[in-house]
Amino acid sequence: MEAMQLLAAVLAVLALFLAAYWRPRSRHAHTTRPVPVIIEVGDPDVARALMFDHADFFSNHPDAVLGIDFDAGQPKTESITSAHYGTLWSALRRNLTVNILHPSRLGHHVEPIQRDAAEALVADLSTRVAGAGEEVAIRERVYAAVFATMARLCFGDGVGERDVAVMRRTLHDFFHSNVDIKLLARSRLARLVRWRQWRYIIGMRRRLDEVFGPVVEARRRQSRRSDGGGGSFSSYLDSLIDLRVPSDSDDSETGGGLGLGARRALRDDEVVRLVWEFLGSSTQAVVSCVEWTLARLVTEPEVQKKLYHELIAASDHRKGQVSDERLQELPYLRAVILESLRLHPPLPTILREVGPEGAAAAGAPPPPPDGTPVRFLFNAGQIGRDRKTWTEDPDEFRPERFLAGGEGEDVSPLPGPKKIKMMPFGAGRRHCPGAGLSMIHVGCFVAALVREFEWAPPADGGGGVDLTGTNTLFVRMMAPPLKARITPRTSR
Ligand code: HEM
Repeated sequence: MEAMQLLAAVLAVLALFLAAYWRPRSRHAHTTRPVPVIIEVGDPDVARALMFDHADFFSNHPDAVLGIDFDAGQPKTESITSAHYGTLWSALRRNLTVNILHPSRLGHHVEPIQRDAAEALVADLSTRVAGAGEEVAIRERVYAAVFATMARLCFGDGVGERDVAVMRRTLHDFFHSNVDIKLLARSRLARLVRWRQWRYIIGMRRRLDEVFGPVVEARRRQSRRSDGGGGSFSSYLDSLIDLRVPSDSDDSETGGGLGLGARRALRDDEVVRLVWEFLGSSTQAVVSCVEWTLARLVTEPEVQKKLYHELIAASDHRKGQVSDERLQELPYLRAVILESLRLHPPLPTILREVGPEGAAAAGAPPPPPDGTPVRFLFNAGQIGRDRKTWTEDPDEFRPERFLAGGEGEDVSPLPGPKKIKMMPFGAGRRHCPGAGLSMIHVGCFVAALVREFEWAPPADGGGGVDLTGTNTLFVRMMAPPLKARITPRTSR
């Protein structure tokens, strides 16, 4: 009898496993592809040649950006990141860069929003530090401040604080979910063994639709306000609703062509995807960069002092604002951010998927003829520390290298076609369109935090900070989040 019960229990467990396995498998059968061949590139000269000289082949991210088909069983949606180089990608990217990220728009609209967020962050920290040397964890607070800024750009004033908080938490849970996505992408067996993780990640698409869908629907229904909350400011969501993209988006062969054929509006599910791509890509990496930068300032008090003096000397009636032109007037702040990005690129690996022709152009052996994808993995972390390029202690945090006369004097956040010395924002046609905004964002928050507080190592860190990193879904973060002791600066 006991044997029968045991057998029944085993069969029940097996049935549960199979149910979990077969359901996703039948909906996602098309997700199983040959395991890609990965070719790593850590040499900046090779990276330059591939990204620029062979740009026609090196212009696509992998088909499934996460390594799995996130849309499985639902209508296919593209984001800027996932779309193939072609007319749809071009229309989506142009909309973002022209309507939201163009320097003229950033100057007028983003500065006041950023200043409000930075002031709120400083006020929040000030209320928490009663005296000198209080220990604070900074990541979540910076995340809330950056998210608030990007949510305003995304929705105008049309979404309340509570909804913004739900969006922030949902995206946070997604990006920091403890899911081994690479393992799940590898095989069905992995998805069977980790079936809970698999269901979580597939369920996430539904959750994102639930959180962002109603906002998009509501805005579509609403007769759009001409004023999104800041003069002539039009939000990213408004721009997506107005956008018309090529009807036939299967245009990967036509490169960045003109796409002069029939046009259509984006569906709601497409807008939802683009909205959460915007909020995700524009916040996680910025938070990572602010945190790494502060960590380095904690461990390098001389650098912090020098930065503080530059900020104080430049303080005037615009003291809360860091614009593009202002960053040029604050060369040390710019150098500190570049040095942080060189050593700790938030996206340390950048992928390109190429066909057999691309592999041949790169001098790689031909892939097997069964459709095995070939991926080039550009190691931005290694490129930023390349010893041929960075001859002066490449592993040391030394912002001076970016000042006049230094070996990084001519380096800008985005490399041009002649030379790559670092590529924290990628390179070539798919480089990050948010590089300019990111420099301003990081500059604004770091400047406010250093101007208002002195930063010192935590009491239990033995005078140091653990600089180990860890990979989240997309971004590399400090593994133990930064904790530091802060003291309000009273001597100004
Ligand atoms: C410190 C902050 C940031 C870092 C380090 C960063 C880094 C990157 C990198 C490495 C890529 C891939 C580039 C390539 O494949 O060559 C990328 C792509 C992208 N980033 Fe950023 N990013 C940051 C902030 C932002 C911001 C503020 C936005 C604003 C919306 C943004 C939007 C995007 C988009 C849409 C893409 C896809 C571009 C395409 O495929 O054409 N990022 N980013």
